[in-house]
Amino acid sequence: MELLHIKTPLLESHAMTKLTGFPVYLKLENVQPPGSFKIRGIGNLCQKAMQRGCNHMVCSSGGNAGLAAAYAAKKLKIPCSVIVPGSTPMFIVERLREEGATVEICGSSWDDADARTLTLAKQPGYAYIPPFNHPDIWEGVASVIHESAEQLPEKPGIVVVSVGGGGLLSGVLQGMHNVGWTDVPVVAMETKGADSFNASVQAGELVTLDAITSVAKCLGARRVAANALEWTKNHTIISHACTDKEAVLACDKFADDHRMLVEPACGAALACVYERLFKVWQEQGKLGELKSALVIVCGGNLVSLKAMKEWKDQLGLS
Ligand SMILES: COC[C@H](NCc1c(COP(=O)(O)O)cnc(C)c1O)C(=O)O
Repeated sequence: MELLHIKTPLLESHAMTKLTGFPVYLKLENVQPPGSFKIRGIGNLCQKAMQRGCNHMVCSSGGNAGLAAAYAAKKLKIPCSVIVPGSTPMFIVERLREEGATVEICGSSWDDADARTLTLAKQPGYAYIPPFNHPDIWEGVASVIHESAEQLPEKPGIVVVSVGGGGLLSGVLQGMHNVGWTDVPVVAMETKGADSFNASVQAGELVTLDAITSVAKCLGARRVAANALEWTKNHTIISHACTDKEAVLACDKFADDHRMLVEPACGAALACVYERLFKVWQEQGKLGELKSALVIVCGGNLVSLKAMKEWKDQLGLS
C-alpha cells in the first residue's frame, strides 16, 4: 500500500537547546502535505476502509483531520464528506472544498459534528473516519516514532505531544513501545479550556468538558478517547494544561526561531519548552535529569499571520 504521508525532517532546535541546556529535537509534522501529523493516522484508516470495500469517506473534524481525509480520499480517488463545527474558519472550509471534499457545518463543537457524521456513515459503502479514536489511526500515528527512532542519535530523554482527543498521544505511545522506549516519559500538553485529558487524569476517569473555550480549537474534543487515559496505567505521562497566552506566545517564538507558523494546538506542545516546564518539574521532583527531548511539532492549518495578530490582540500579547 502506497504511504500517503511523507517521512518528515527531524532537526535539533538550537534556540530550544539553548533554553534547556540539552538537545531538543523537533519532528516536523507541520510539513506533511495536508499540513499536520493527521495524515499518518487518517491515511492509514482510509486505506484500510477502502480495502474493506468502502467507497465514500465521511470525517468529523476540527479541520486538520478533515483536510487529511480529503487529501487521502483524493489520492485514493474516492469521494469524501467532511463535517466541521461552526468554530472552523471559513478559509478551512474553502480549502476542504478545493481538495474536492463535500463540507457540512454542524454545531458549535467537534462533538456536534461527530454526531452528524455517525448518522451519515450509516449509508451503504460509507466509512466513518473519526479524527482520533480508532486503532487504525493510532497504528498510523506510531510511524512518527518509528521514523524518529531512525533519525535520532539515541533514545530521547522525554517526548512532548499535544492532546486533543488523544489520538496523537495513543499513537506516539504505541510507537514508543514498538521501538522499546517504554521507560521514556511523555508530556501530554493541552490548553486550559480544551484540557479534557488533564481533567480525566485528575478525576481518574473519563471527563466530558461542558464546552471548549480555548483558542486552540483543534484540541477541542470535550472527551478524550478511553484508550488515551488507559495508557496512563502503563506509561509515565505528565499531563499539563498551559494557558492560551502561553500557547500563542510559543507559536510566535517558534515563528521567530524557525520561520514556521503553527497553530496554538501545536503551540501547546512548544510551550512545554518555551515555558521551561522541564526545569519546573525537576525542581518539584516530578522529573529526573534529561539528556535530550523530542517534541512532535504537530502543525495545523488553522493559523495565519492575520489570526496570530487577532489572538495576540485578544490575549494582550501585542
Ligand atoms: C477537534 O479537532 C480534532 C482534530 N485535531 C487534533 C489536533 C491535535 C490533537 O490530536 P488528537 O489528540 O486529537 O489526536 C494536535 N494538533 C493539531 C494541529 C490537531 O489538529 C481535527 O483536526 O479534527
